[in-house]
Amino acid sequence: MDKEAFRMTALAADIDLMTQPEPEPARCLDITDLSKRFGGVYAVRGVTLRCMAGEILGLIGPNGAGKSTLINLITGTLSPDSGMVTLDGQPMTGLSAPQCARAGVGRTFQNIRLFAHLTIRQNVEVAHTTALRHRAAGRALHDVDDLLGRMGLRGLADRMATTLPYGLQRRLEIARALALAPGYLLLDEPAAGMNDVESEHLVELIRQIRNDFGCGVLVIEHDLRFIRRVCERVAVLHMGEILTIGGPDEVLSDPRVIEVYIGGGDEPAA
Ligand SMILES: Nc1ncnc2c1ncn2[C@@H]1O[C@H](COP(=O)(O)OP(=O)(O)OP(=O)(O)O)[C@@H](O)[C@H]1O
Repeated sequence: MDKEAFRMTALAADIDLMTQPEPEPARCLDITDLSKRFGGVYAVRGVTLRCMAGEILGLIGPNGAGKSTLINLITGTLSPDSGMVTLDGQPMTGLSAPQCARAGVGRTFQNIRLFAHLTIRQNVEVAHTTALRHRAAGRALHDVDDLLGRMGLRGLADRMATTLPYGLQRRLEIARALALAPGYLLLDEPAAGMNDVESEHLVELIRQIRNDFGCGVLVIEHDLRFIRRVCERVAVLHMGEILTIGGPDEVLSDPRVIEVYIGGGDEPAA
């Protein structure tokens, strides 16, 4: 890590915990019999999964298992061929990606998608302004400074977003997603590219987000040690279908799970 990146990471480690609105009542994300085919191949097939209110749920599976397709179906980036998604009983299926975000399904991206021509603060302000305009009655919003402080980014707020080291860009994406006061937050490979210290901070941060914002968190991640540390339950996707779901120790020592990882040539379970 270069000197500047180190300085920014050190600044970011000093996470600021400001007192802000009371957490919302936690909300439940239900995925029912969801399927999506590309040509003749099912990327996601008959997936039913209840992401319980306020839980930290991991979604794992070897390369090509269907994880990104599933998250894209949940967030309106892709339309399913069949099945449905609801947030607290409210249908999300058929909504566009911006509509899903405004309705309470927040996300970050596997390949970071920040507004490159905006500062760190402006990246969060864009989402915050949208949230103010479309806010559902009673949904409390955290202000921009609070969100930046929580992510350890307040001292860096006027820098251009893409000048941040990779790990902090991932945190900025989380701040932007939180600005929309999500009922459920989907994190797509949040620890990718992070060193051990950064990913340890991220474990704490995700727990803090769940506690303070009252949202459930669905974490897609290849780093199984990270999944074991942060998740309360883990679902395994294999060839587009749910192979198993349960506590992290139980799932990561399941011979079927080890087999699909070894069979796919990926790392075996941590
Ligand atoms: N736009 C697309 N067009 C055609 N096939 C696709 C498309 N997107 C995904 N697929 C296929 O769907 C399957 C699931 O892919 P997906 O990217 O969802 O898996 P993944 O679990 O996210 O993989 P990775 O861990 O490598 O990101 C794969 O066979 C993939 O090739």
